[in-house]
Amino acid sequence: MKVFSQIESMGHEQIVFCNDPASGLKAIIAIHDTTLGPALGGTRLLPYENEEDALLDVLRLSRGMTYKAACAGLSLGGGKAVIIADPKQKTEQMFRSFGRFVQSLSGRYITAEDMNTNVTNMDHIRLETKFVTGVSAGLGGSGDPSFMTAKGTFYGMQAAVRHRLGRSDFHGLKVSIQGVGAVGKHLCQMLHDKGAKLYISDIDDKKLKEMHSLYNATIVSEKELYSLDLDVYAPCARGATLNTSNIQMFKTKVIAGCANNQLEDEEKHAKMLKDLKILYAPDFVINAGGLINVANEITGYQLEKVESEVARIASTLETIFIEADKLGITTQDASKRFAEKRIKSVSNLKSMSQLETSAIGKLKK
Ligand SMILES: NC(=O)C1=CN([C@@H]2O[C@H](COP(=O)(O)OP(=O)(O)OC[C@H]3O[C@@H](n4cnc5c(N)ncnc54)[C@H](O)[C@@H]3O)[C@@H](O)[C@H]2O)C=CC1
Ligand SMILES: O=C(O)CCC(=O)C(=O)O
Repeated sequence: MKVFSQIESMGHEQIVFCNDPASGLKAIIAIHDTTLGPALGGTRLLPYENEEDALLDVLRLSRGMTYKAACAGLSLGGGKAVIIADPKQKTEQMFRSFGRFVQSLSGRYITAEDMNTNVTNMDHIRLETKFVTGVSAGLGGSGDPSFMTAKGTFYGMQAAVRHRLGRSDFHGLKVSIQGVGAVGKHLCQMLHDKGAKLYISDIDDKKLKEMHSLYNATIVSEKELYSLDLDVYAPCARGATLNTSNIQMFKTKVIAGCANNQLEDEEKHAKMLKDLKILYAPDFVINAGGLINVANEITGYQLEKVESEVARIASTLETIFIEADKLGITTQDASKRFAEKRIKSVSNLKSMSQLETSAIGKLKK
């Protein structure tokens, strides 16, 4: 059976197909690895062209979450969910139905926001299950994690610029951003405040105009975005945008953005970037700010603690860049090794009772 061979080759523990004709819900929850703790990852809602695309997306995203939590030092595993729907047609009923499926997993999977899902949607899920984060402050949550994702991405970009360009400031640096949505817009502000010159692309003209008027960002086409002679490129939209057809076009020295699964083919495209001497900040390391934010919601949210954990993304990346240089491997490989080392060291403890020490124990109280 194709699904089993696919999940076996990627190392997943469990896939749940959710179908509820009454609400129109069609969703897939993927739990990749729970060695470090319950699987936490957001729910993405997209009108996928077909079920295979949705499955592949959730499999890749959930595996990324395992690495993300491990690199960020969190006691969490990797999971993610996708809802197959038109964003214009999402309803309370659909999210409440999804919440019931999440509840049926008894805390093995905890959800949050991702593309096209927001705090209101999480609040609807919360009506059916405790295993949801990124809910509104009124319900005891920390709200939208996008700002912290942008902050972590900014710190990570700073580390990459220091490592590759030998600079510790952004003044006059030319940075292009693909996608000025929930995360991208905050990143624009942070970079503009530090004196960077922005070049932006999006499929939403309204968002582009807003960034242009707020931060004097230059609007460019997708093709220009890849080929302009700039310092940094930040992919902040959908995945797989670094691929064979565009990598050769890049003149930037650094690629550092928040999008999940940026490399279409992890090994091949990481190697192409390395050969071109483009420093790539692996997505699951640099974009962990949102995960750190929602993970702290489970254990008792303290802004200061979140800020310091998010700031640590820069030093983690520095360690990874140095290790990659030392071993002559790609930064993608170096960060996977970093994550796998931690997962392996904890896997021997798996037989001990984790319930009281892990996040799931706290949520059950
Ligand atoms: N929101 C968060 O806290 C986190 C987000 N991410 C990832 O970051 C990426 C962006 O997330 P959000 O900002 O939350 O999503 P969003 O949906 O708010 O923003 C994405 C933006 O990209 C634009 N876009 C879509 N296709 C495009 C294309 N082909 N070219 C240019 N622009 C395009 C959209 O119009 C939108 O403005 C996603 O890959 C997401 O999985 C990762 C970690 C946390
Ligand atoms: O930021 C979030 O909403 C939770 C974490 C997540 O799903 C992600 O990092 O992709």
